[in-house]
Amino acid sequence: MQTEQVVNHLVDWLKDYAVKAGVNGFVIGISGGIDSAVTSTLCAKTGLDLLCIEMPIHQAESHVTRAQEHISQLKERFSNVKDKVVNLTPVFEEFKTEVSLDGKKATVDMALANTRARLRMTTLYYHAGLLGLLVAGTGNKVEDFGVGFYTKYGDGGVDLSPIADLLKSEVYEIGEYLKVPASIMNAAPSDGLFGDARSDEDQIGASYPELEWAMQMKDEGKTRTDFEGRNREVFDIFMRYNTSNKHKMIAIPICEIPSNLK
Ligand SMILES: NC(=O)c1ccc[n+]([C@@H]2O[C@H](COP(=O)([O-])OP(=O)(O)OC[C@H]3O[C@@H](n4cnc5c(N)ncnc54)[C@H](O)[C@@H]3O)[C@@H](O)[C@H]2O)c1
Ligand SMILES: Nc1ncnc2c1ncn2[C@@H]1O[C@H](COP(=O)(O)O)[C@@H](O)[C@H]1O
Ligand SMILES: O=P(O)(O)OP(=O)(O)O
Repeated sequence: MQTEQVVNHLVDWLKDYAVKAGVNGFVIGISGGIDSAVTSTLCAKTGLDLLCIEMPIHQAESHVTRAQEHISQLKERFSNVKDKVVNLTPVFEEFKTEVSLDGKKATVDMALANTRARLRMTTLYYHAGLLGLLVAGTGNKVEDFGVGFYTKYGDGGVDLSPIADLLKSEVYEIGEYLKVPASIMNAAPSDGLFGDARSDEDQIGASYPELEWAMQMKDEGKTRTDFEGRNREVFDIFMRYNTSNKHKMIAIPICEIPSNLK
């Protein structure tokens, strides 16, 4: 990858879009992970306003520390960066008192995990509306178009998606170039939605390099019978997620009314 040129292209694309949209800049959630670190640095490099928001919900200490470290160094490097902490833990706890928590524990936990992501989306759009900003998305190509590993209308609910055409390994390459803190470069990717230390790999059963490989194999028209052992296992995992989350990758279905009925 021609990293410097790709970075310039991304920054120009962000700036051009925001200027044409007539907004002041961007708002983004900072988690302490690589995707939000890279995306926020790209937004900062546009010179437009950038509001970085930390939104803890029973957050692991290590995530909070990394997010703070990232925001501090970004503010030192770019005068257009501001930050805010919105503690969503009490909001989340209050929400839980108003809805039914009956059901299989794993199902309830998953619905609540996705609720965390949607509370963050609501917070980002509040600030976007208040300050004339666009919500910058942090999904990469493997998450968004490979396994669909994001919350629909949660972290998937954004205005523009600068790194969605980049594989996770390419996001790391850009992170290195943009001088993202080592603590973030070395952290295991995690959605941090369950209040424990589980990583994306723990949840999915395959690592991002493995998923990237499977995505490339699918694009080359390969099928499971082309592989055996761990490769077949990974390919099956990828295809399972890709198929069941297809609804997140395409436009929502609309029921068309036949013209003879109108
Ligand atoms: N970047 C990350 O690492 C990240 C961020 C957030 C969430 N996650 C993970 O992503 C996963 C999200 O869970 P999820 O996908 O079950 O929840 P989701 O809410 O994103 O998607 C499920 C919802 O989609 C709708 N739906 C399901 N099938 C559909 C279909 N065929 N057509 C139209 N709509 C349909 C339903 O409303 C369903 O509740 C979790 O495992 C979570 O941990 C990862
Ligand atoms: N604790 C958080 N504070 C702010 N923004 C967050 C937080 N956790 C997640 N986010 C945002 O959501 C996306 C996706 O998160 P994953 O950690 O990959 O699930 C992340 O890039 C942040 O923008
Ligand atoms: O979206 P982020 O920034 O939380 O990155 P990761 O998913 O790699 O933790």
